[in-house]
Amino acid sequence: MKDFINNDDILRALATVEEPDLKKDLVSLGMIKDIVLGVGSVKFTVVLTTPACPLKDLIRQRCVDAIHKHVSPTLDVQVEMTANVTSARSGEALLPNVKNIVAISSGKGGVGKSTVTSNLALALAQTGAKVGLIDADISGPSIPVMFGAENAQPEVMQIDGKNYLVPIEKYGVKLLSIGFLTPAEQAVPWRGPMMSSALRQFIGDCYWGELDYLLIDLPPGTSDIHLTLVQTVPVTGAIVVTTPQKVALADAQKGLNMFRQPNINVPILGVVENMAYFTPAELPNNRYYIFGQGGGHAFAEHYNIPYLGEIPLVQRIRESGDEGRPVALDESSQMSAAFAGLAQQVAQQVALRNANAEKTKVVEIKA
Ligand SMILES: Nc1ncnc2c1ncn2[C@@H]1O[C@H](COP(=O)(O)OP(=O)(O)OP(=O)(O)O)[C@@H](O)[C@H]1O
Repeated sequence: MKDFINNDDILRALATVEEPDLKKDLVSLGMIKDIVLGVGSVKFTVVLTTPACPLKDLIRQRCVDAIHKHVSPTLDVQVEMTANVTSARSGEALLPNVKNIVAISSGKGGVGKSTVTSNLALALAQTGAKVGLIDADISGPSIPVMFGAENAQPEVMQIDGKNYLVPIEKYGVKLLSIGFLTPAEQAVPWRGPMMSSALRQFIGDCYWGELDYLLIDLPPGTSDIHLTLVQTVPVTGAIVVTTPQKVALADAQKGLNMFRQPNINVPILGVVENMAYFTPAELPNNRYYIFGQGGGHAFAEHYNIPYLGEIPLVQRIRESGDEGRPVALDESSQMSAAFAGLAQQVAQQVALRNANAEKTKVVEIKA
């Protein structure tokens, strides 16, 4: 052991610790900050790529072990963990302060896409991330009800003489939905171009401020809205929500193929299996695979995409959506844990995608 320890000794030790996902060492990834040496102690900060990092505790322990091994076994090591969500965007005119735009899609209607999106948004926000959610299901918006914000009315704000809509903020998530702008009882017949123009306004004429993740709840299937989204902003990645049964998976495949078309080319962050099994409230350990078992895993494997997690079919999930207080807000339930796990997986895939894949470009489709 050296008599005198300096910052370089600490950095050399930490350079032996690999970020398990990114497969590079913490020092060359620029993740180590603010080293403070004291008498018999060292303090430093590890800046993670997301506050939802599932490997937080593992990384912390490896840092402590590395310093004990390479610097001194008796040094008191204090590791502070913070996060700075990464982005593959820069210098774009639209949504310049939004780090990641994540599209949530489903092949079939009614598979629980909006339920998953709402709970995912809340679970990400609970980790400390700044989260926004656009309800792009213009002809069937369900986000206002799920967030208990049916009567909310976005305000208008002027910046440099231009009017911007200000998203509603509920449970720590910024929200925008056509449901805030048209009365629920008013049936609006939307034509494709009107829906596309509404989505463009939600993106371009709204004041979103700084966000780590902006989730876009797309309509089911493939539509004009999907094309408008990818033609308006570069999408970080897409998530596909499906149920395990064959018909849902067949439709999910179509959605996947749309994002994978060479001229669209949006990275797929993974698949979420909703209603993976039924669990009755009185028998919480029982699982009934009423829509079949293993479909989501097989789908992920076949298309070589990450399996982000499974959400059970539970009455409480439906009730909490109808009550306007999604289940992710419940304290320590099996369901809120499922969504917290999903948020970790999504954040991890976004970080991996930003580290490894090229920037997504705005799609130009020639008529
Ligand atoms: N895991 C679940 N457990 C219980 N109920 C669920 C679950 N997921 C979704 N639901 C319920 O199923 C119904 C449909 O869900 P949701 O509206 O989220 O689906 P969707 O795929 O967004 O629908 P759409 O195709 O209309 O956009 C809702 O009543 C919702 O509460």
